[in-house]
Amino acid sequence: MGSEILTGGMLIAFLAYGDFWRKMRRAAHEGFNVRASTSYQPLQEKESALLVSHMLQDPNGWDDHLKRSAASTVLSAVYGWLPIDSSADSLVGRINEMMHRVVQACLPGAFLVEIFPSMLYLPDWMATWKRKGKDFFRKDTAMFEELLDDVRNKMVNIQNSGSSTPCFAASLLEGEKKFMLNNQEAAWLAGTMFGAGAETTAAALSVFMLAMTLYPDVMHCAQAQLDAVIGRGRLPTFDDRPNLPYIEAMVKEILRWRPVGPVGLPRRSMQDDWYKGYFIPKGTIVVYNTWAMNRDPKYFPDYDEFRPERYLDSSGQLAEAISDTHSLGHFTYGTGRRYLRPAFTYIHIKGFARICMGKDVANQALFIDIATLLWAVNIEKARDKNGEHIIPSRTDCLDEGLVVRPVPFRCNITARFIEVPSIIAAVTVPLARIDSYN
Ligand code: HEM
Repeated sequence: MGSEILTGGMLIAFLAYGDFWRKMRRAAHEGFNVRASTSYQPLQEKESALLVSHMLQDPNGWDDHLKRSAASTVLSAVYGWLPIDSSADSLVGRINEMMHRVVQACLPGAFLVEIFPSMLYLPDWMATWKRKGKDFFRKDTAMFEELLDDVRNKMVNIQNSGSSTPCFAASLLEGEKKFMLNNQEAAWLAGTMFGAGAETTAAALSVFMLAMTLYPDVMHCAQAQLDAVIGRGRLPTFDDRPNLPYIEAMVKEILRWRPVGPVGLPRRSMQDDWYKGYFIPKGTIVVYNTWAMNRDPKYFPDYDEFRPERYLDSSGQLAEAISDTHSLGHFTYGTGRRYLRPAFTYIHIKGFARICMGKDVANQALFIDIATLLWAVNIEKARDKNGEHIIPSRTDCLDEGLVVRPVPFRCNITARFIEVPSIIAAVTVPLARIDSYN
């Protein structure tokens, strides 16, 4: 239902290995590989300042600000949009709804067709679920195609005016021949990048807020490094990244400590296999346990503590990551094929696992948002009416389908020094209200 009907075989994460997946992956890689991701850094810097500005104006709405900021950054990277002014933007809502619909459809027991695949061939008039699913696919396709057309029209105007807005959708259109994707495929790929990137990044940032509230010493360590490297006269930038290993370690620890996807995407084995005496017949659905792998005591002693230092060497620099983690030091972006090769007897089970295509742009967003927030504000436990600290739960979480995030909690957010508001105001342009997509 999720892969073939609701998304018409167009959602890259659901595609089986094969030529079509490779075509999609190649096009996505071109726009989001580690080098291409650097072109989104200027907009990520601007968005991080805007995030601080919103946090200072309305500290109680911090969770909404995180959602707006993450959605806005991914929309700009994918479609070249100007910042959106609310996480309730109608387009964001519609794409998120689409993702939730698909995730719900994939839950075991949601649709009988998963148990009886031959139901897929029932004629539409006999299967309401199929008709409705196809209708959603038509509407979502129209939405994504309209977004792509919008970029196409802008590109024509840009050719006339001589200015340019780099974005993933524009690179897809420019590379139409090279990528060999038709209009519908390109439209779905761009739309999926937004769907896969916005809520995941916002959820990881809410884990950061929880960690700062529970671990003030970590926050002070990060702020000491920010003060030493940047001082108090300007905001952090990506040029500071090599000199801020503690912030880099925090990004890793946030993703390891509370993975926003505690289990990975279910995958199907491509051939019979054996693993540690267990027989895995071809076609078995296998789900990798990110939560457990990120808490393997062999690699992560005191795994339940939030301790960025575990990623640093004795001189405070980033230590070499444990092997088989794509230099990440955790499995929250997926395992990739490499990790599972040594674990399985035969590599033909490689159809099993993949890795996130947006990990570099997501790591960049987390880095700059965390650096800018901690440079500018303190995040502390709120107090109740008796002046006692309110301690948020370490474990309560909300399962939102695509992501699992901490339950909403109160915290105090205050500027660290008097000049913060004026420095932020100098770099944040007033929000350009864009027309919402209807
Ligand atoms: C903190 C943020 C993020 C997390 C934790 C995350 C996590 C993941 C995970 C676990 C997968 C599944 C890997 C597998 O198949 O086993 C995945 C796939 C994917 N992610 Fe992300 N992601 C994040 C941000 C992003 C962003 C910002 C984008 C794009 C702009 C993105 C695009 C994708 C795509 C396209 C796939 C499908 C890859 C494929 O099937 O080949 N993700 N991500």
